[in-house]
Amino acid sequence: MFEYHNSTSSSIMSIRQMYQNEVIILDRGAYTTCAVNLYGALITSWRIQNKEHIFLSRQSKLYYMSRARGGIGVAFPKYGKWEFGKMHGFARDLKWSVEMPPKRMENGDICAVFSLQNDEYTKSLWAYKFKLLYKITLKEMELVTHFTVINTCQHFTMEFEIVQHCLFKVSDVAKCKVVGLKDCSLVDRVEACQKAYPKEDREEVDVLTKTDRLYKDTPDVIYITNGEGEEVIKITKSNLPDFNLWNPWIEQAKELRDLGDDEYQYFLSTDCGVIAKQISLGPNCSWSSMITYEIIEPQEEEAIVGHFYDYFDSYC
Ligand SMILES: O=P(O)(O)OC[C@H]1O[C@H](O)[C@H](O)[C@@H](O)[C@@H]1O
Repeated sequence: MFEYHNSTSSSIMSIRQMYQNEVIILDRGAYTTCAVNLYGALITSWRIQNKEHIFLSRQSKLYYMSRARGGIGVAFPKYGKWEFGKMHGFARDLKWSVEMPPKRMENGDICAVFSLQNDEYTKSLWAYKFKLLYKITLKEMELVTHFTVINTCQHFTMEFEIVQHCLFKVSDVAKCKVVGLKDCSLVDRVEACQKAYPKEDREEVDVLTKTDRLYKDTPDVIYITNGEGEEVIKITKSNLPDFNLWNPWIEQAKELRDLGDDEYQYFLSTDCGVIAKQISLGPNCSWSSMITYEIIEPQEEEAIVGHFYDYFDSYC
């Protein structure tokens, strides 16, 4: 699992050294950073000026084959229950390679590329030959991710699903609203056992109970408002039509061993991907997608004006 080496001072590599070897840090300066754990290429942290935007449960274990509760992760080649393997596929269980270590671009952004290829283990679950490239770019207020899937089989078409699931850190999930899903058809996995509804009729979708909803053919821009006076998260995606919204709420949180009982309040899980209809990729062909997460801070001027009216009202 890990490479141990002998040294004069210590016969084994310390946990700290091991951890450092598995985590790649993109550091843009000004305390704007992104940490990627090579196990699952899981983004465990995204900080802008030292403010964390990604939820990671305090119960998470970040080692080989141990799935973390939180972060921004990859589900491939299957999302959800899988007859051939574990839920959400194998990509989040395996150690990814560093294709390009973090590099500063001319505009100051930091970019790194990770990859995953078929091996004996993946072939035991899924027969195809593939290469998955995952490019992560850290900007001043944005995190941009690109997937490229290459079918390296000479003769066979492969079918797959791919999803980026992201657990945003929020101060209170009950105050969050998701905007942009109105009129999208959906499957509600909580109510009435996967009941399909014709369409979402709300402009603003809230999360006030256990939520597990798959929205199909969603627009490329979706907003999450993170409570009054707090930042807005803007998600811009391309080639990823489906959007899943999940929060386990009180009862399911108690059942999840890798989540503290009270932690459900502090995240909102948004998954962007191709779920409803599988991607069919011919031999030697490639497919790609992109997601940009942008944090929009509340406008300073609005805050000042808001305070002014509070002050004004109290005197009228
Ligand atoms: O527990 P996990 O395998 O990480 O899955 C966590 C959740 O992922 C998605 O959001 C699914 O829609 C949920 O049904 C599932 O419970």
